[in-house]
Amino acid sequence: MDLPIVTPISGHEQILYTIKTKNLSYKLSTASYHQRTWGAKQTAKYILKNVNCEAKPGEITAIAGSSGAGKTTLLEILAGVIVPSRVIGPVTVNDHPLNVTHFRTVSGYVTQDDVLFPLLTVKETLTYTARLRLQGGNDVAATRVSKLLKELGLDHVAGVRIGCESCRGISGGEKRRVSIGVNLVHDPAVVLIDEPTSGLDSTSALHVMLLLKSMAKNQGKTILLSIHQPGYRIIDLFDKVILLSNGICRHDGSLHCLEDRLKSTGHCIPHGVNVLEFAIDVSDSLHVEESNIESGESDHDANHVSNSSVFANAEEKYLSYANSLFKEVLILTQRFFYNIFRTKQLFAARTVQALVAGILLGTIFKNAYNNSNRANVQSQIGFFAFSLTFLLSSTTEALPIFLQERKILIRETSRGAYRISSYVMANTIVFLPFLLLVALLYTTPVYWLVGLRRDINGYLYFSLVAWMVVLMSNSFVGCFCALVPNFISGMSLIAGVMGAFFLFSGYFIPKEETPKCWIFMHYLSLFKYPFESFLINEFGGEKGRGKCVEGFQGVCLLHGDEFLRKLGIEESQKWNNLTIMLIFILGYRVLCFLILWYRSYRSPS
Ligand SMILES: Nc1ncnc2c1ncn2[C@@H]1O[C@H](COP(=O)(O)OP(=O)(O)OP(=O)(O)O)[C@@H](O)[C@H]1O
Repeated sequence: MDLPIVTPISGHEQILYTIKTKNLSYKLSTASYHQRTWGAKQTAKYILKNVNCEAKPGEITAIAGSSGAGKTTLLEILAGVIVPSRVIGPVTVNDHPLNVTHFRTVSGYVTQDDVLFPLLTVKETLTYTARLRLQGGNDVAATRVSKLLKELGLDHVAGVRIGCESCRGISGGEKRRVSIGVNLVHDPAVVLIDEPTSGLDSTSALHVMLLLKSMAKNQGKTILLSIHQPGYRIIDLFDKVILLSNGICRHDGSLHCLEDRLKSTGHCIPHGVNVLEFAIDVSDSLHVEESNIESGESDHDANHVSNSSVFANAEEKYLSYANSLFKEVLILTQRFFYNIFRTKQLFAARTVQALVAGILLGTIFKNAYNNSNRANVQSQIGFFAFSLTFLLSSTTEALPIFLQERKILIRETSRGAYRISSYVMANTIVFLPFLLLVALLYTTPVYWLVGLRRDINGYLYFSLVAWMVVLMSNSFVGCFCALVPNFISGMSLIAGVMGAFFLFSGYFIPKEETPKCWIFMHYLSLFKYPFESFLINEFGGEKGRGKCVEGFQGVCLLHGDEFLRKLGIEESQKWNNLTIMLIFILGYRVLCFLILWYRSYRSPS
C-alpha cells in the first residue's frame, strides 16, 4: 500500500519516545463502579492487572480486546490522563518514570468521544487550535491547517459547522477525523488514539490508518491506538498488538507471532475471520506469557540509550507555551466570542428575556411609588428583591455551555495548549460587555416605569449594581461549573446555595435574628450587598432623605434616612458595597481558576 508523504511541520529534529509498562495494575473500589449499598462489603476490582507492554517509535501499536477489556483505561494511563499516583507499577518513557506534565505536551490523545465546539466550522476548529499550539503566527497556522484538511480528507467540509444533536453539522466519521486533526496540529511525537476508526466507513478508516502509518514510518512517531473490530487491510498496518482480556495482557508482540501462538494452542482460524478478530474472541484461552515483551528488544537497546539522554534534556527544559499570555487571551477571546454569539438560544434568550422582564416588571410594579413624595416601601422592597432573584438566577442558563466547554478546556490546558489564566481572562472579557448589555436591557425600561428616583445618577447607579449582580452570578456559576461533575448536580447545588443566599440576605430574616451558626451566610450572600445598594440609592442621599416611607413593618411616615437607619444600613456603604461585589466577582473567578488548574494538571480524568 502507498503511504501518504508526511513531513514534520517545524523542521526540528523529532525526539523519539519508547513507552513501557511493567506489571502495571489499576484497581477501583467497588464503591466507584457500583452504587453504594448499605452494609455491602467494599472490595476492589482490577481494571488492569500486571500488564507488561511496550510501544516503540516508528511503530503502530494496537491495543485490542473485547468491550470492557481495559483498552481505554490503559490508553488513559499511558496518555497521562489517569495520573501515575493512582496506578500500581511503573510507566516509563525512554526508561525514565513518566513525567505527566511534560509528556502531555509532547503527545496527542484522541478520546473516544468527539468533544468539539459545535458552532465552529471544521476549518475554524483546526485554525484556533493551530494558532494556540504553534509558534509563528497566523500564516504558519493557516499552512498547517490546509495541509491537515487535505491529509484527513476534510477539504470538502472545511466551511461546515461541527454541529450537535440539535444543530445538524458534519457526519460522525468527519467529526472523528476533526478530533484526530485537533490532536495532530502540533505535530506530537506520540499519538494515542482511542478507537480511531469508529464511525468511519472502511475507505475512510483505511485512509486515516495509512496517514498514521506514514507518520510512524517517516517521522518516527510512536503511535498507540485501541481497536475492537479491525478490518483485514487495517491489521496489516499494525507493527504490534497488545491483546487485553478482562484487564490481563494475553499478548504483546507481532500479529505473526499471535497467529503462531493461536495455532500452537490448537486453534483453527475460521475462513473469513482475520487473526486479530479471532484472537479477541478466544483471548481468554491464551495463557499469559511470562514476559510479553517480544524478542528483538536488543535491536532497540542502542536507540533507547540515546533516546533516554535526549529525553532527559527535554525534561529539563522549562515547559513553555507557543504564545504569550496576551496572544492567548486574544485568540481565546475571539473563539469564545464566536461561540457565545452563535449560541442563539443563549444570546437571544438572555437579551430578549432581560428586555421583556424589564418591561413586564416595570408595568407590574408601576404603583410602587404612589406619588411624588411617598413610597409604598413594601412594594418597592419586593421589587428590589424580585429584581435580584431574576438577575442572579438568569445566569444558570449558561451552565450546560460552561460544562461542555470545560471538557475541551481541560483537554487543551492539560496538554499545554494555553494557560488557564488566559481562558479565565478571555471569558471575562467576553462576558463584561455582554452582561452589561443584558443589565441595561433590563434596567432601562424597569427603572423609569417603576418610578424610582427620577435622576440620571440614580439610574446609572442602579444599572451599575445590576451589571455587578449579573457578573457576580456569572462568576459564581462559572466557579460551580468548574467544580461539579455534571449538569444535574450543578443545578441542584447552585439552586441550593442561591436559596440560602436569598434566605440570609436580611430580607426575610433580619440580621439580628439570624442564628449565629448561619451568620457567615449573611455576609457571603450575593443578595445582601446589591439589595442594600438598591435601598441606599433609593432612600439615601439628599433626594432620598426628603422622601416619606410608609407601610414598612407597621411604621408609617419615616424619612428615607431614618428608614435606612432602622434597617441598619449605612449610607456610606453605597460605594463600599460595589467594592465588595467586585471582590466577589474576582474571588469566584480566582476560585474557578484554581479548580480548573487542579482538574487540568492534577486530575484530568
Ligand atoms: N471510572 C470507572 N468507574 C467504573 N468502572 C470503570 C471505570 N473505569 C473503567 N471501568 C470499568 O473498567 C472496565 C474497562 O473499561 P475500559 O473503558 O477501559 O474498557 P474498553 O476495553 O475500552 O471498552 P470499550 O471497547 O467498550 O470502550 C469496564 O468494565 C469498565 O466498566
